[in-house]
Amino acid sequence: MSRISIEQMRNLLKVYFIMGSNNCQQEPTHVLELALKGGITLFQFREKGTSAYTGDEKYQFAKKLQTICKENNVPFIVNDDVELALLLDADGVHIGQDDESAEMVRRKIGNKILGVSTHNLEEVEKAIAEGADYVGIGPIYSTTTKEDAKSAQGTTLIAEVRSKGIEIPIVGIGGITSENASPIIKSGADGIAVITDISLANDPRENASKLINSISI
Ligand SMILES: Cc1ncc(COP(=O)(O)OP(=O)(O)O)c(N)n1
Ligand SMILES: Cc1nc(C(=O)O)sc1CCOP(=O)(O)O
Ligand SMILES: [Mg+2]
Repeated sequence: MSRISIEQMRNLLKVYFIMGSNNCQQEPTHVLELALKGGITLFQFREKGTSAYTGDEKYQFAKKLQTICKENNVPFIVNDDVELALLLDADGVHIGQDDESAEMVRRKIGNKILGVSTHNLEEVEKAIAEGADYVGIGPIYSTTTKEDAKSAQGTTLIAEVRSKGIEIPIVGIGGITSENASPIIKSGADGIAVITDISLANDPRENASKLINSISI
């Protein structure tokens, strides 16, 4: 298996759903199934926070969600936990600036997808040099979902990266809904990453589908 191409990566990032057990009120497997029916293009398993599963329970939970993604041909990315990603033979890993270095993770995961969270141009350039397949830029809008999130930065960094001619696939994240998604794509991102707009929706399928429509500009 070779590294994912830039074009394939751009397509996967369109509507990137991120979820762990703490993000749902309904049964997480049901939420994921509905989100997939609504058309999400990529899924990230992000199991953290109070009462998050650990150890074998985390593995079994991840495995269930991975199986559902496989049945729907949507790649399964693991947040932070490189060892879990390797154990599951997941499709990729997402790491942030406080996690293991991108360079080290790239060495460990070979050609699997590698996503890196970035907050300024230097971090974007470093992530590219160390082998990122895409970067996450956020929070675009304010969010309460991530406890240690920085303040909202809007779309300025996305536009700055594109104005330098940098072609790395970009996904915007933080406080995104179908009502506020379109400026993110207009500024040069390839997609949007969301947690609560799908995970806590009355109808996750409908919200996923609205998100898809909102970026078809
Ligand atoms: C697509 C995407 N972008 C950003 C993040 C945040 O990663 P990080 O800063 O490492 O924070 P945690 O998610 O680990 O709390 C992400 N997970 N996905
Ligand atoms: C996981 C995460 N990372 C962020 C970043 O800025 O890097 S913001 C965020 C939370 C996104 O959740 P919601 O869609 O519910 O706002
Ligand atoms: Mg992280």
